[in-house]
Amino acid sequence: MPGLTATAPFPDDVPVAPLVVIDYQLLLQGDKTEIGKLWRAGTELGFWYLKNHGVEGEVNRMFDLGADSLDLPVEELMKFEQGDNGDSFGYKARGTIQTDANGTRDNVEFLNIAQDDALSWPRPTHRTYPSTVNTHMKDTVIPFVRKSMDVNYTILAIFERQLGLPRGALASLHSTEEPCGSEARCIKTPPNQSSTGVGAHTDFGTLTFLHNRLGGLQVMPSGTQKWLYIKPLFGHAVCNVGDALSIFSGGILRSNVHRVMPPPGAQAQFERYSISFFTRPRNSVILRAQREHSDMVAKAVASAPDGAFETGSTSAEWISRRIRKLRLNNRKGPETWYASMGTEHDGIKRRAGAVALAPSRPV
Ligand SMILES: O=C(O)CCC(=O)C(=O)O
Ligand SMILES: [Fe+2]
Repeated sequence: MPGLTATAPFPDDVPVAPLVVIDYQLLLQGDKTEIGKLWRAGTELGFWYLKNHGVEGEVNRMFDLGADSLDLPVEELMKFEQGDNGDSFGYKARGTIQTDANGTRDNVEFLNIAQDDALSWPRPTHRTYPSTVNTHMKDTVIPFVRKSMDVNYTILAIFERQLGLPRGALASLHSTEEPCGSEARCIKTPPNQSSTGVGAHTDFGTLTFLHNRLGGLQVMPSGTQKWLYIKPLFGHAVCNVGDALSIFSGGILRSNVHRVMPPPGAQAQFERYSISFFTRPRNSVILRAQREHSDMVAKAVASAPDGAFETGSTSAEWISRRIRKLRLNNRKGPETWYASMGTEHDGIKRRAGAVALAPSRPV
C-alpha cells in the first residue's frame, strides 16, 4: 500500500538529526550503559530511536488499520470529528488547525483512539469510533495500546530512578484509576505537498512512541536554528519526551520542538502515514515539578526563574488549551497560535526562542 512501506529511499543529501539508538531489551535487563545512553538522550535532544521494542507486528497492523480508517468516506469520518472544544479523541479533518503564527492551514488528517476506550472496550469511556476501529479493536488496537503502555512505563520507571524520585512517584501520575489523555494516533498526509503537515510543536504529554516509514519529521536541536530530519529506520521507533515529563522533572528532561514537513526527495510523491502512541498523565494531575520528592529536581527548579514549572494547570486543561488554540475556528490572530504552545515556547523554559515561533518553511 503506498506510503505504508518505504517506496522510495530516504535521500542522503538532507540534514539528519543524530539520534542515538537505544536497545529496549537492554533496558529491560537493567543494562547500565544503555540506561546512561537513554538518560543523555532524554536530557539533551529529548529524542531517540528504540529498537527491539517487540511491538513491530502490532505497529504493522496499526498502519493497515490507519489506512483503512482514513480511506472511509469523509462524510463518515466527520461523524467522529474532534470539534473545536479542545477534545483530542476522534477524527481530525484536514485543514482544521493552524501550522504557524500566520494561521496557515494544515494538510493532514488523523484519527486519535483513546487508551481508556481501548482498555474499557466494548464500553466506551470517552467516545465511539469508525467501524474499521471497532472491527479491529480486539486484534489490533488493544494489543498495540497495551504493548505501547508497557514500553512507555518501562522508560518512565527508568527516568523516575534517574531523577532520584521515589519508586512509583511518576508511575502514580499515570495510573489507570482515572481517565487520561493517552491515545494512539494515525496521521495521513497526501502526496506532493509543499507546505507544513504538522506545525512546530512540543508534545503535550509524557512520552511519545512513534513509528515512521517515510521521512518528514524534523527536530530542531536546542541552541540551534536548524531543522534536521529524523530518518526512519526500519523496525526502529522514534521516542520523545513531552511537556508533562519535562515539567515534572523541573526541565531536566527535554520536550523538544518538532514538526512534520512533506517527505524529502523522491519520497514526496507518496502518501505518508505515521502511527504514534502518546502517554499522558491522569486528567486531574497538576503539571508541576516533583521537587518535594527529589533533590535533583529541587535543584533544577531553584536555578530556574521563579514560578517556572508551576503551570497551575491540570493535565486535562493543558491538553485541551493547546488543541483548542490550534483549531482555526478559534483563531483570533497570531496570539491564538502562541497560546497553543507548550514548554519550549511559552516561557516555562525559554529554550527554543523566537525561531520556533516563526512560520514553518521547508529546509
Ligand atoms: O507524523 C510524525 O512523524 C510525527 C507527528 C507528531 O509530531 C505528532 O503527532 O505529535
Ligand atoms: Fe509531536
